[in-house]
Amino acid sequence: MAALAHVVPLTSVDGVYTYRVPDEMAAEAVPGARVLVPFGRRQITGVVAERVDGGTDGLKPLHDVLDARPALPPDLLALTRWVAEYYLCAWGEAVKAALPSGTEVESRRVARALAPPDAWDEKRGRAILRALHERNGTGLPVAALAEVLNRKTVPQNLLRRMEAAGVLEVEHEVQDASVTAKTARHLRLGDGAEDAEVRGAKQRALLDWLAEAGEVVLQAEALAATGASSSTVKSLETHGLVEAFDAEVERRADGMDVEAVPPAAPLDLHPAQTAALEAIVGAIQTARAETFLLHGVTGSGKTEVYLRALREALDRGKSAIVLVPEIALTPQTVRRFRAHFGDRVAVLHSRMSPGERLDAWTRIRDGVYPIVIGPRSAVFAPVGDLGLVVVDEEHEASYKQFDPAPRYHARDVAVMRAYRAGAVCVLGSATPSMETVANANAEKYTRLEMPERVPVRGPDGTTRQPAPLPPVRVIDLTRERQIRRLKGALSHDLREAITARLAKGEQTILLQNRRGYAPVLTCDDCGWTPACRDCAVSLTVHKASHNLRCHYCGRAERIPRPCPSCGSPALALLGSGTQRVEEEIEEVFPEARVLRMDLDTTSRKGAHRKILDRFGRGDADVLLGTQMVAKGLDFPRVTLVGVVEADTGMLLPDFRAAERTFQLLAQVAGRAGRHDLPGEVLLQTRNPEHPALQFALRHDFHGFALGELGERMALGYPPYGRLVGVEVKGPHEGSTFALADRWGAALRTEAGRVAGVEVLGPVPAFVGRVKRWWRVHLLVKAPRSLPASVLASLVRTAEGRVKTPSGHRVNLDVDPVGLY
Ligand SMILES: Nc1ncnc2c1ncn2[C@@H]1O[C@H](COP(=O)(O)OP(=O)(O)OP(=O)(O)O)[C@@H](O)[C@H]1O
Ligand SMILES: [Zn+2]
Repeated sequence: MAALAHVVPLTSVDGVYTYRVPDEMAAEAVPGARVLVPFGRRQITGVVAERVDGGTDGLKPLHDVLDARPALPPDLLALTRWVAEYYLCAWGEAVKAALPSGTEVESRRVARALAPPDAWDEKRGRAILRALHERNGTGLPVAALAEVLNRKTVPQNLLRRMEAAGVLEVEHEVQDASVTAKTARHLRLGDGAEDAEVRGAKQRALLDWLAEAGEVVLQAEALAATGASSSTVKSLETHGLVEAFDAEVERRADGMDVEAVPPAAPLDLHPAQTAALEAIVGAIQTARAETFLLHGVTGSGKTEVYLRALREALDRGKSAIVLVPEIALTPQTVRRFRAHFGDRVAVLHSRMSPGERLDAWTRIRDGVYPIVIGPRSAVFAPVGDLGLVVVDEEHEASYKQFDPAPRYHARDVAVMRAYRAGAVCVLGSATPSMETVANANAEKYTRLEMPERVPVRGPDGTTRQPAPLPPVRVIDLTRERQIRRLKGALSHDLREAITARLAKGEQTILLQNRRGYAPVLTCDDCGWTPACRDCAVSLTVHKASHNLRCHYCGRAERIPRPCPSCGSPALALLGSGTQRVEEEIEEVFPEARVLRMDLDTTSRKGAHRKILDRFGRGDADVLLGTQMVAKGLDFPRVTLVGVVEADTGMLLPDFRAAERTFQLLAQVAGRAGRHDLPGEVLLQTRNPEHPALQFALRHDFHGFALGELGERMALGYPPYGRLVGVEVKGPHEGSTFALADRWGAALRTEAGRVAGVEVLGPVPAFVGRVKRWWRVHLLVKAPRSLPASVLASLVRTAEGRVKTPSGHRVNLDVDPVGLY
């Protein structure tokens, strides 16, 4: 009998593999520790799942233990296993999601010369030896040798012969990403003369972006934001327009954006807050794993309740996790938590470098920060002795991960994590998801309601009364166009309302949930419209960067003129994106100071914060943007909210379209009149009768939910049904559909054995081609009463019967959210 370890490899290969534990590693190779193991011809990172005793016959030894203290505490290791089983992915994929990116150790084969170049009498071998000599000491990764020889593949045979002859050696070398991630390519504007040399739309986009950034930026970030490639950088570099250089990645001491925030004292709670807090505290005190739905209208003071509950948990020596949608990680939110808990709060966000993330993660694990606030992935933060998990804006779709697997829903993982830890979970929202409402209706979750806004000073200045929810007016755009001959995007009434705010020095938030200048460019004569070469969507006109862009893959192209199809000069722009609305506001209100907030103005680190800071200081009159402006903002001087087009998204073929529309409208409406100044909301729409809009207009969540839940029940959709999405992707239309058909057949065979399970599809995805991948969908639908595990094993069985041809991919998505 010897010591053995069951190891979860950190790959998409499912399963647990057993290795021998050498004596010198016995003390450290405990469950949760990262280890280096031989895996096929590679050496990869894994995590020890379990230690057992047994025979060592044919077992390979662990190569190394990478942690003196286990990377994953036992509770998280167990949680990842649940995630893998529920979300139908490999355990290793779930473990990877729980570890900070960059903790993975890769090994690669590196070659070193042992003899001079002329020791080999054939051309290719000599070239290899020469290249190795240039890099002596460090050696050269074998993969890079292909490039040396200008070939597609590495000549493995030649290498073996050279190794056998003793002129070179090839060794496995371990690379720790957490160490190597420290330097990276940076860019800044060069001082070459502009414009003349700039040809492509991508070059221009990159230059514009760098000009706006006005500082040194990570190349990767700049390329991701503009769709430019490293060859774009190279050609700009030759013209002296851009400088590229390697530099150390800025890494703050504690991985966080520390800013001194003056401490705040707790407020006197109003009665509804007190009642909610007492229920939550009661559960924390008795360490009762209870899940609460904190349903409070916008501005009802939910955050104040979270703060007090967190304090209770901390006072009992417990730690806590607060999940917020990425978009809500605004300086405002973070400051409120910092004001109460100072440097006991760790803030995680997606813009952290791998090094920063690793630092923060290590310190959280070491117990430095008892409170962690962050987006989706923070649900896996390695805090010990968990007492409370808060999920703010629990209805947000961004809690669901799309790619890569695990396609988990952070809210549901949060509920599960809290439950397993005996901790309290609070799901807060003004517009809870139908899933959560159904769970509250079924009394699985305890419902806490705060139906009124926080009291403010009344007109006499002394008595306090709840600030009313703002009155909402609907403007029928179809009528406006007919009767008032409306040309632009802003109706007469909306213009008047903005004028009134400008006169009073009050602020306006405008929502237009579509970025770019115009969504459609079309030829008036032949009807031609530009489409992406790689995706089945049309290209959006971007005026700021003078190009057409694909919002799916980022491809940028020059705006054609004349029409490439018929030569007519009559190219028209249809519809408005944020850029076009901005232009209209600037035309109509030349004196107004406008800030635009969308993906294009916030792609830089810190940009989002800067915009909101300026608006908060009163340096702007109008904040215009996509859904980013709809959520979580609390500015006392905002008295007008205008929705330019309430219809975007309303009519999408998705069973959640109405729910999403209602949520967006109710949330954005909730930004107006939150304090002493009364607010007003104007919704412009072409579908004034749509129920989502009608209920939002009356601030009637319960009315909306009642109708919506009725429909879901009738159709067997969530929350009354279970769904598993199967996305089949491939390089050719025919082969992709053929694979989807085989999946359909396998799923139907399995579904035939279980009552109530239905298989829908295959059908082309809503966007049938993205980045050259054809996409076909199937949907497995089952009644809620069927246990999730039964549905999971049904899909797994079908999966085992269909072979995925090379170059194709199949993604399983449990509880899918939205169209993709
Ligand atoms: N008890 C209280 N006394 C005075 N002011 C309060 C109290 N509770 C909250 N506030 C203030 O009222 C405003 C709204 O509260 P908060 O932002 O917590 O609401 P919310 O429910 O989280 O809002 P939303 O869901 O719209 O984002 C904030 O400015 C907050 O500081
Ligand atoms: Zn595209």
